[in-house]
Amino acid sequence: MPLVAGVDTSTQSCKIVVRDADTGELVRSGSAKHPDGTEVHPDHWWSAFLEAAAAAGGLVDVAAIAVGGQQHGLVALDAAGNVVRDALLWNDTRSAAAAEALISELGEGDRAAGAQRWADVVGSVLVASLTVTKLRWLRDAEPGNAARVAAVALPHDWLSWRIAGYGPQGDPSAPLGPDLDALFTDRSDASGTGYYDAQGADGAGEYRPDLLRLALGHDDVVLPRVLAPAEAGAVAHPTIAGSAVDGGALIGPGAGDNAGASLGVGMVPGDVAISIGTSGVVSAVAPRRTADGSGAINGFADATGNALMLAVTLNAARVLDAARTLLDVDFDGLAALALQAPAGSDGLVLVPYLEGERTPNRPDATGTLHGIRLATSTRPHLARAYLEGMLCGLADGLDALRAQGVPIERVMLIGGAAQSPAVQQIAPQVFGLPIAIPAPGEYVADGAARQAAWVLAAARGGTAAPGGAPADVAPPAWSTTIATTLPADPHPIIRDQYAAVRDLV
Ligand SMILES: Nc1ncnc2c1ncn2[C@@H]1O[C@H](COP(=O)(O)OP(=O)(O)O)[C@@H](O)[C@H]1O
Ligand SMILES: O=C(CO)[C@@H](O)[C@H](O)COP(=O)(O)O
Repeated sequence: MPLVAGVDTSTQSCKIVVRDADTGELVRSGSAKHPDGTEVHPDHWWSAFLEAAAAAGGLVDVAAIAVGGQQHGLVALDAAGNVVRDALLWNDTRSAAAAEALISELGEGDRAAGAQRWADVVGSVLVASLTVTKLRWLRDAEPGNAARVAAVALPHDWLSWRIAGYGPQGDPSAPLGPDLDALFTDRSDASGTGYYDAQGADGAGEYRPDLLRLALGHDDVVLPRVLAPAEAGAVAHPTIAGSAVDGGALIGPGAGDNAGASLGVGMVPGDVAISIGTSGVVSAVAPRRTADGSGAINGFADATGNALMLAVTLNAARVLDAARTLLDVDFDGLAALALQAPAGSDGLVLVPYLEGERTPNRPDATGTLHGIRLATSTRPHLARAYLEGMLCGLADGLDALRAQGVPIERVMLIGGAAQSPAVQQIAPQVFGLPIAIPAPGEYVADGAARQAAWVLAAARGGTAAPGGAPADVAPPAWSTTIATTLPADPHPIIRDQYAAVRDLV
C-alpha cells in the first residue's frame, strides 16, 4: 500500500491529503491558513505547507507528492533564488491597464484584433489575473525589480521547487540552493501565464519568449520546464518528504488548481465543474481549446493532455463571507436567513463586484445593491440577494461556455461554499440544471494526489521518471462519490432581474 500526498496551495490556505495510491482511500489530511491580501510573500506558503504537512501527520512515508495551486501568481526570482518582491496573486487587479496595453500592442492599436490575437495564440484574452500582465506592470512600476528577474515561476512551481530542497541562497531550509534550472511546471498552469501556447509545437506546447519579452522588456529569464502529465520533476528532499521510502518521494508536475480539481473529480468531456472558492470557476474539459476573443472563456490546458475551458469570477465565497460579516451570523445562520426569503428576493439584486470583476472584465467596478425598499430591507432579503448575485455571475459563465459550443451534460458543484445548504438549494434555481454535489472534500489536493499516484505508477512501469508520460499508464481509477443529486428547479426571475441590473454597474 504505497502512500501519495496531494497539496493544494490555494488562495486562502494550504491543504494536504495523504491517500493510498492503489485505492485512493483517504489516510490522513491537514491544512493551514495563508494570510489575506492580493500580494503575499511566498515564504508564507512555505510555512503553511510545513504546518499542513505536520497536521497531516508528516510526509516521511509518502512515495510521491504533487502540488496543485492557485493559478497565475507572479513569483519572480533573482539569480540567488530570492523573490524580487512579494508575489502578485491572480486576484490583484493593479495590472488591468497593463493588460489593455498588451492587447492594444498585439493588435497594433486595434483592441478587437489584439484581443482575438491573444486568444488565438495563448487561448485567453488578457485580464489583470494573467501572469504576463503582472510582468508588464513590474516593468513599468518597478523597473529595478524587473531588471533583477532571473526566473519566473507560479505558486505551485515554486512550492514544488522548495519541496525538492531548492530555494534562496543561504536559506537552511533550502539545502540544494538556488538552482533556477531545477524549476518545473505542467501544461495546465503554464497555460495560464499568457506566454505559453498549450497547442503550439504540434500540440506539445511551447513557451512564447516573444510575448514574455514584450511584457517584461527582456527575456533573459529561466522559465520552469514544462513536464508531461505523469512525469516526475524531482525527488523530494528527505528532510521534507519520503525519507522512509526507498528512492525518496517523486514530485509530480503538479497543476493549476482548476486542472487539479478536474483530475480530482474525474471530469470527462460533457462534465462542467462549478467551484465556489475564493474564485468562482465554471470549467469544462474538451479535446481542444477554444479561442474566445470576447474574453469570457479562458482556453487553458488540463492536467491530462486535454484543454480546460474556464470562466472565472473574482467574487465567489468571499461574497458570502462579506454577507456573514454584515449580518453577523455564521455559515448556518447565513444559509437559514437566505432560505427565508423568496426566489428573486422580491426584487432585491446584488451585483457582487466587491473586488472589481474579471468576467466580465471590470477591474475597477464596485458592487451595487439594487431594488431596496421598505419590504426588502430585511436580513433574509439581504442574505438571499448576496447568494443569488454571486450565483448569477457563475450562471453567466455557464452561458459563455455554451456560447463556445462546449457541451454541458453534468454539472458538479465543488469548492468551500458548495457545502452551504442555501447554495445547494438556490443553485439549481439559478442555473436551471440538475446538479451533482460530490461528497465534501479537497478536490484540488485530491487531484494532485491522483497525479502523484499516476507518476508513481508510470515510474514503476519504468518509462516516465523523468522524461515523458507513457501513453500506456493511465491515471489511477479512483472513484468520486456523488453525495447529493439535486433536480433542476429553474426560477428565471432571478437571472432576468440580475441581467437588467448588471450592466448598470
Ligand atoms: N458552509 C459554508 N458556507 C459558505 N461558505 C463556506 C462554507 N464553508 C466554507 N466556505 C467558504 O469557502 C471559502 C474557502 O473555499 P476554498 O474552496 O477552500 O477556497 P480556496 O481554494 O480559494 O482557498 C472561504 O471563503 C469560506 O468562508
Ligand atoms: O485565477 C484563477 C483561475 O484562472 C483562480 O481560480 C485561481 O486559480 C485561484 O483559485 P482558488 O484559490 O479560488 O481556488
